Amino acid sequence: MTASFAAGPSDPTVQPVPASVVAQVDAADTTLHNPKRAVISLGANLGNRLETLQGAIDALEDTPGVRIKAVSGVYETEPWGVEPGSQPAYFNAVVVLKTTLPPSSLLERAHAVEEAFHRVRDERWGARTLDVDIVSYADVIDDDPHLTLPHPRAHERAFVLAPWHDMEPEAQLPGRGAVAVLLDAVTRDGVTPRKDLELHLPD
Ligand SMILES: Nc1ncnc2c1ncn2[C@@H]1O[C@H](COP(=O)(O)OP(=O)(O)OP(=O)(O)O)[C@@H](O)[C@H]1O
Ligand SMILES: Nc1nc2c(c(=O)[nH]1)N=C(CO)CN2
Repeated sequence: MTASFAAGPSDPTVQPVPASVVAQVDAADTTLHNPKRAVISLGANLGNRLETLQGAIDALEDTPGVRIKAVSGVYETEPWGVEPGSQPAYFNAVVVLKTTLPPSSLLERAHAVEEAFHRVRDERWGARTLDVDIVSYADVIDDDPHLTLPHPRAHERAFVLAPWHDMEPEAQLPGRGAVAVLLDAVTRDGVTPRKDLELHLPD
């Protein structure tokens, strides 16, 4: 017995796929075959800061659709945006990854990783076990407050620019220019490389 599963082009039971759905599927397919590059900033100033940063890198790598490509050195940094001496020093690092996730899903994953490390959200710029920010995603520029790209304060933060520059001296922050020039402007004050410490790419 031969069964036919293929609907002919004029089969009246087959509904046409709306153009908007075709566009969405095409866009997802393009991303899947063309992973995007994103730069992520990691910070911690409570608990075991180094272990937490490494744990965050490993958790990001464990995300389907995410591959970590490069990890910066570790920097000990003065808390930015708060009264001097009011918080412990941070450890900061930057990672470059390739991802097939759209920006909104990458942000969701960043928040899940923060929560896994017991990040508490109370006051703005409060001390935290872990902060995971999306510094940039491909060349996207978007002022949506839920996910602003590039990160709205990355260009004025030496704790982001110094690790990124030392890992990728030619790096560019979309819409803002060369990271080297931005770093010259903010200076490396309060940002100390911890050459005795190391983060590594996940195994
Ligand atoms: N590029 C981005 N990366 C991460 N979060 C972002 C970004 N753009 C906007 N947000 C939004 O900012 C909100 C607050 O983020 P978060 O609690 O990490 O702020 P913060 O670390 O205290 O301060 P800052 O935003 O200055 O780094 C997030 O819930 C998120 O929706
Ligand atoms: N040094 C330093 N200061 C900060 C940091 C950080 O990661 N490092 N994160 C903040 C909120 O994102 C606020 N201030």
